[in-house]
Amino acid sequence: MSAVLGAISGVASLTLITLIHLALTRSAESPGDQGWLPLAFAGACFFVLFTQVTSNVVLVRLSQATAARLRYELCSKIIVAPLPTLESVGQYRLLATLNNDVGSITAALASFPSVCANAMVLVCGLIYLATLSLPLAAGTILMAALGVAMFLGGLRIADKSLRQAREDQDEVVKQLRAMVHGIKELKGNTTRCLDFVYEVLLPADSRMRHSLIRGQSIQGFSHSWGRLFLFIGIGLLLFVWPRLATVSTATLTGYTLTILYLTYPLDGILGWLPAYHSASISINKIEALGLMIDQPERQSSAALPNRFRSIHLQDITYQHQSHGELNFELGPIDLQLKAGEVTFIAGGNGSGKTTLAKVLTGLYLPATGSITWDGREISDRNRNDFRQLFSTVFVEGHLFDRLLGIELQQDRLQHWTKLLGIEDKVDLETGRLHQHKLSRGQHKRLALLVAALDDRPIFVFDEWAAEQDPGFKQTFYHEIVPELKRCGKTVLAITHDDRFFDLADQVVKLVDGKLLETPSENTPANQDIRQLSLHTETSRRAA
Ligand SMILES: Nc1ncnc2c1ncn2[C@@H]1O[C@H](COP(=O)(O)OP(=O)(O)OP(=O)(O)O)[C@@H](O)[C@H]1O
Repeated sequence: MSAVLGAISGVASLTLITLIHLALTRSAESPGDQGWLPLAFAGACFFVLFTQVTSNVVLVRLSQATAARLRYELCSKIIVAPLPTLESVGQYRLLATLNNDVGSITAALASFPSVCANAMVLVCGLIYLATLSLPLAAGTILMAALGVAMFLGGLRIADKSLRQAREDQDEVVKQLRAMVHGIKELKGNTTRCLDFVYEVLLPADSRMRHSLIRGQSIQGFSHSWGRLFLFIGIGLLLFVWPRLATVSTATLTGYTLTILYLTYPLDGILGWLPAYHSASISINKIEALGLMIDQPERQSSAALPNRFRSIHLQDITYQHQSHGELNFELGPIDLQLKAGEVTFIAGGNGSGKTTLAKVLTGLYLPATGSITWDGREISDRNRNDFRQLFSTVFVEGHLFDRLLGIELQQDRLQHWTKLLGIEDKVDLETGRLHQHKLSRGQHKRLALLVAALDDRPIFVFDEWAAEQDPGFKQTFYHEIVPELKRCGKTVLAITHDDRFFDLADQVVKLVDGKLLETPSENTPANQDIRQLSLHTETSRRAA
């Protein structure tokens, strides 16, 4: 509709020019007698305005709807894609595509009506030329076609550089994100900051700049070269045609002026082609990303599982790959979680605790082995349902600024904000979380509040207490964990706080991805760990 309206507005513009021409002729022949021309002129003006405005409004709606749909489709794919796939694609690529690629498609669409109007003016102008002289019109079309072909050839040559520039842009976005996230580290160390700017950021930016300069220079050159063909046509018309045939000065002038006039719409169309070209690069990029992350997982049924008896991990292994190479292997792991029990996972840095928690919560798919939930094996069919069993607080967890998917219960909200000492960080009426200027410890307390209000059967805490002050550590281990246990919740906590190990029903230790021991409640190994931690706690207090 927008294209048709744009084309109609092109015809209406030509009508305006014809009316102006008529008015000038008539005023020369019979001054003061314009007849119906003023009325027709006003009507044509209104028609041009109407078609242009309508065409633009239709197109703005279309381009914005297209951008919104692209963003929505990408977001949906991202949400249902497996976590390891998203981790390997990288946040910076996702953001570059969501921001820049969708933007360049919208920009190309936005100037489409003027392209249609220009195309219509061009067609009408060529028809008019044909009425003056058919062979000349054919010659003009030939020259214009040659010009456009030159331009398209140039675009093809520029294509490689422009695609490379788009790839380089991913790296620039990655480094800009690194700069924003690492601003504290850069401010505090001038050498590091200079190194980052001159060795990392500027080289990445300069690679993108050079690819862009190369691509856009070729585009600019081919644009000018393509345009030149029209002037070559005019030159032939002025200097060669009069030698070959007798031609009146009036026809020659009319012809030349029309061709000159047509260079503007032709320019408009040629000028739009680079935008179209970069939109097509963006479409490829979106498709490539879509393909990379297009492994949708089955989504959950609406009902949340509110109970479970046990979860059993049997011979579970998981592998972290990096650039096709094995980075880390977890397992084989055998572990059982029982309803209402508290399990602590201990182990050195990089021993695989978080990886195990992600496998256990269904975020990572095990490479081998099986997870059973009350006797049912977890598969693609029920994995998303299984995930709904967990309230999690991971180390790198994100806090949304409001309570999402949680029905606000004032008494529970007040109870937990008081227990966590964050009454001033939550709007008790709306449940909005005040995230400004939160300390790391407060950030984690808010995350725990969200998990507690989520109220799933199993709570997973990844080194939650690590950033809490000693007093609040005690609150966590002696009040929060026992309260959750009293409410029948299962708690799985990754922790280095061995002095609290005696509070757990089960302590498992990971070393290089392997379970050192998987003791049940009363096994000697578990008692040893408890005695060890009791001893540590007694010595600490005595000291
Ligand atoms: N997304 C990933 N891609 C590749 N390797 C990873 C990824 N995540 C973790 N690893 C690697 O897996 C190993 C285990 O990491 P994990 O985070 O599970 O350890 P952790 O025991 O929780 O450590 P910490 O106590 O330091 O938090 C590490 O060597 C880490 O480099």
